[in-house]
Amino acid sequence: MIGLVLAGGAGVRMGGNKPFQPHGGSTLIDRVIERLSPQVDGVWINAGAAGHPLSDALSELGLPLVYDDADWAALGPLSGVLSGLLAAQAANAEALITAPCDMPNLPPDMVAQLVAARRKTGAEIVHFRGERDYPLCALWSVEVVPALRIALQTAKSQGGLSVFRFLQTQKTMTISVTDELAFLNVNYLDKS
Ligand SMILES: Nc1nc2c(ncn2[C@@H]2O[C@H](COP(=O)(O)OP(=O)(O)OP(=O)(O)O)[C@@H](O)[C@H]2O)c(=O)[nH]1
Repeated sequence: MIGLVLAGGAGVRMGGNKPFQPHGGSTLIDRVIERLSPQVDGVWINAGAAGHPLSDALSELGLPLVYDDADWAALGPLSGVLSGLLAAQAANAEALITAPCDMPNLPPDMVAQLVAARRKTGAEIVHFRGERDYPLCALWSVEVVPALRIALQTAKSQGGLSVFRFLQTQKTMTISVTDELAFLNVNYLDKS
């Protein structure tokens, strides 16, 4: 199974440099990669569309980069999910794990839980839910590619596609979160 770290957003609330914000003696994205790596066969990074301001810095991580096609770029996190799914499909994978670049404390058994839930229920999308929803800590079957393509195409005129809106149209299942802190995300600069 491949894990895709979603790092293709603008990161406006963090001044555009979200993945490389210092965190726990490291950076946010390094922490996410550290958490995800032992759980998957390989980690890929979604760097948004070619020419994203951070693409050079992201390429220095030494992991395969997945770029968004101009046709579905900058429509929100699902732009990156579609790019990852197409790359996974090209690699003959049946599914893809995603994690956002701003969740440095992901659970060590996140992927195991997602895979077990998919095996048990056959859901095309599995994600976590606790006090909040964590739709990007998820497993996506490549079967959702056609629907996601159409949804992104349709959302172009609206400037973006809401993850929640898309999930409402799909066969999803949620896993209950017991440790909410593991899904803490960092969106603002630490000014302390
Ligand atoms: N490829 C791609 N990824 C995105 C896009 N928007 C957000 N993401 C990624 O999706 C995840 C959640 O993003 P958000 O926190 O909603 O947005 P952000 O760009 O990181 O931050 P803000 O600009 O401050 O909202 C992050 O890992 C982002 O890198 C997009 O338009 N394209």
